[in-house]
Amino acid sequence: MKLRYLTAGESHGPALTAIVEGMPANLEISEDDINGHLARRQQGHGRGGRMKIETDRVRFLSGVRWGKTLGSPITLSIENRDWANWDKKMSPLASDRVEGIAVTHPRPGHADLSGVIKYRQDDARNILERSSARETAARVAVGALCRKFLADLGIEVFGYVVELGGITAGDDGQDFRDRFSRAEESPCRTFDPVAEQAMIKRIDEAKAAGDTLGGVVEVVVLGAPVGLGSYVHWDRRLDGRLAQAVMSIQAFKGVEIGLGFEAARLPGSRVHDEIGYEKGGFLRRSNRAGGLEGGMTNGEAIVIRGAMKPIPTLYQPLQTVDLATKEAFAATVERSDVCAVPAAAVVAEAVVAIELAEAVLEKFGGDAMEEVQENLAAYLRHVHGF
Ligand SMILES: Cc1cc2nc3c(=O)[nH]c(=O)nc-3n(C[C@H](O)[C@H](O)[C@H](O)COP(=O)(O)O)c2cc1C
Ligand SMILES: C=C(O[C@@H]1CC(C(=O)O)=C[C@@H](OP(=O)(O)O)[C@H]1O)C(=O)O
Repeated sequence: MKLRYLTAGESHGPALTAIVEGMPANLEISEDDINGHLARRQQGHGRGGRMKIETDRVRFLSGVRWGKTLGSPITLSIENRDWANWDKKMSPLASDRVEGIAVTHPRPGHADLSGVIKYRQDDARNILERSSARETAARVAVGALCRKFLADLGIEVFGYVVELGGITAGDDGQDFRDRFSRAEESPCRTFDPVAEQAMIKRIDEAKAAGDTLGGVVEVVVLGAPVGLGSYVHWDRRLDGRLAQAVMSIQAFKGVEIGLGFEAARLPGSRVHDEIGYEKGGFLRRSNRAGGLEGGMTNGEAIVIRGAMKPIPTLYQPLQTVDLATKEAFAATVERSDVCAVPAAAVVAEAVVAIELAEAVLEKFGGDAMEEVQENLAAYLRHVHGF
């Protein structure tokens, strides 16, 4: 069974759409299961004016009946409320064309310049509408569906902010669930209240200076069984697939699993996780590998981090060049976030959940949830007796 999905939609078009194919029948799901995560993605200190306009809500257009999936493609739709202000400017009709609104001063750090050259456009709006991270609302909707699928199999996924604008959350020694429940209450989606205050201040300072900030998010998966993914071929390695998923989030420039780059600086004796056997099961004395060895889950918590660069649109714009005249100009200022790292933690959860759901279906796939659950239970009996 292959789980696959597509998203479509421009930032100021009428709606975002996602089609998910390969989700088994009989998964209990409601629009509210998804709306909660859409709301989480809209939050966070440092978000711009757009989030005051939108109240993201999903509609199922196919694949769900009376609270359960049918096994057929699931279509998820999220309306763009802002479209009401853009209907002519984003109209598909040639006769609606509005003159004098082209975006011609490409923003350093965004897709604008490479996009206009590649797609032969003279208006960077034709690039920025789709390159916008508005698209992440659709991925969070798909991710919420996958999270529900995983939760029904005893697998949990959550994320939080570990660094923002150079301020690091202190290692509190708390367990992951504890961190998560604190982060859920935090405007910076971090578990460390001291760091949170400093982060808020730094975002406010950046805003006042017309500048922007990035940061680092961490996603944790609990309950994943040993043996998802495989070492037998490069594109089946789950570490690589998770890294690609996280790196594909707009503005993400680095991914680490477990110790990540730190592992390169330490001797093997301080990197690898010793193996033990207790109460009829294998276990690890530490989890520096972040739950992945040989491209497979090893039964420990999966821990993956992603680094987000600062938002490209600056209210004190950087220098650029006009697309037509080639004269020097300040870059276009689109209404923009100052910092979206807390929102990006929710997006990172979603893309990890999607990848995990895919790996689970590859190993335990069935046409109905009951079949997947039976396959997983049989495998877990094998694991526990090994
Ligand atoms: C949740 C989220 C919100 C974002 N908001 C903005 C924004 O308001 N303004 C902006 O210029 N970039 C924003 N970005 C980043 C750009 O979409 C991204 O930098 C751009 O698409 C170029 O891709 P790249 O940075 O991966 O090269 C946001 C990214 C995320 C994940
Ligand atoms: C709309 C969202 O984020 C947007 C991401 C984004 C970008 O360039 O990535 C630019 C801004 O869009 P707008 O031009 O409408 O203000 C953000 O608000 C969202 O997260 O839902």
